[in-house]
Amino acid sequence: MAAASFLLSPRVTLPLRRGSRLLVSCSATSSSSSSDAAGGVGFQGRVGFLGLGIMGAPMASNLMKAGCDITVWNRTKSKCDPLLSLGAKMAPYRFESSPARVASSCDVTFAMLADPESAFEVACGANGAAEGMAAGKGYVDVSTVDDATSKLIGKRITSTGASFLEAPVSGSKKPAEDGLLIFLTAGDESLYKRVAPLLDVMGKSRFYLGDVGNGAAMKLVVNMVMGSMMVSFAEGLLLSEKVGLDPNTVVEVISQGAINAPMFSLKGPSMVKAAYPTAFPLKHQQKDLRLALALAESVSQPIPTAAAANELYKVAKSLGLADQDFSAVIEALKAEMQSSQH
Ligand SMILES: NC(=O)C1=CN([C@@H]2O[C@H](COP(=O)(O)OP(=O)(O)OC[C@H]3O[C@@H](n4cnc5c(N)ncnc54)[C@H](OP(=O)(O)O)[C@@H]3O)[C@@H](O)[C@H]2O)C=CC1
Ligand SMILES: O=CCCC(=O)O
Repeated sequence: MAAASFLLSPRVTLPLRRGSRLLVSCSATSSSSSSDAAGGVGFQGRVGFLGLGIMGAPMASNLMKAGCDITVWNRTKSKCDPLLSLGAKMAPYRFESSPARVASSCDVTFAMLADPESAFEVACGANGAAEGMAAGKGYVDVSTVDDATSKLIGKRITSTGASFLEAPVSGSKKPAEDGLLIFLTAGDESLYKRVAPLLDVMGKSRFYLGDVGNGAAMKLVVNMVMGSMMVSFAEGLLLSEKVGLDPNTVVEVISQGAINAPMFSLKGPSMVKAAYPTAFPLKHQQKDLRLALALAESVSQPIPTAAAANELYKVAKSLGLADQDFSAVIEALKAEMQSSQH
């Protein structure tokens, strides 16, 4: 893993305000931005979108609203309906749709799938996107997967002559709806530049991190920190209650100090009420911790806090909380508290 290269040469755009971006740091790559390109959002061609879950649906919808020509596919067909009513297409009209058919009818295809298994299946399986790829086309995988899976997908896609970019995102349901995601890209740099106008519709900033695998690794590091932070926060809320403090006041105190994080202010009040409306499913947070642990193992790096947090998310899954928001991990702590009292 070429850690030094991505530490030294991030290519980052930060928002001045929506639709206006400042290039703060350039690598040796071109500094052209979306506004240089002609037409609409600055991308000409047909865009495919595979995977219309919590994240994929608003991302594709923002591309539609920006005037892009979008063709969608989702395993559960009914999830295409809201996009179709906005004017998206299913490809091709006479046949059963598939990732391969979307890819063959589009210039660039995005994929936002649940996990490494589904990302691989949709890209490389039977009727997968790779079957519809060819020279001149691009595949952008925005799912959160491990670096090995991303490299396998990249290898299969590029074997067709097409280009590959991994581009997992930081930011959850609301940033996806608001077009404020952070893209962690790596892979083919020309494809990165080509799709930059599309990334700018869906996001507020983008990092180009070099070789395939670096984007996946960056995403796993960030989500490893986030998963542990959430467990620590949950412990604090429960401990405060146990010693007679108001956990709402804990949320307020934290929000004013150095450990303030939007996540705490956003999720804290509902956690106190034991409500976990799903933005980031708990099963995906546990998947990311599992993948981060494997990443750490591959370089013999101890991550004991993340390992302990992972155990708690596993308990939460076994309690039936997999599809709740990941903040529901607090329920696993409550369950452990109860069982230790008996
Ligand atoms: N939610 C969040 O806050 C964030 C999520 N992520 C990451 O983005 C990715 C998507 O997350 P999110 O949208 O929340 O997840 P969802 O669970 O809402 O959506 C998952 C998508 O993957 C599809 N899928 C799952 N298994 C298969 C399969 N075997 N074959 C084909 N398609 C499959 C689902 O199809 P179907 O509808 O048929 O089930 C659905 O379109 C994950 O990797 C997640 O870790 C990244 C940043 C934030
Ligand atoms: O992968 C999910 C990330 C959620 C977030 O960044 O808020």
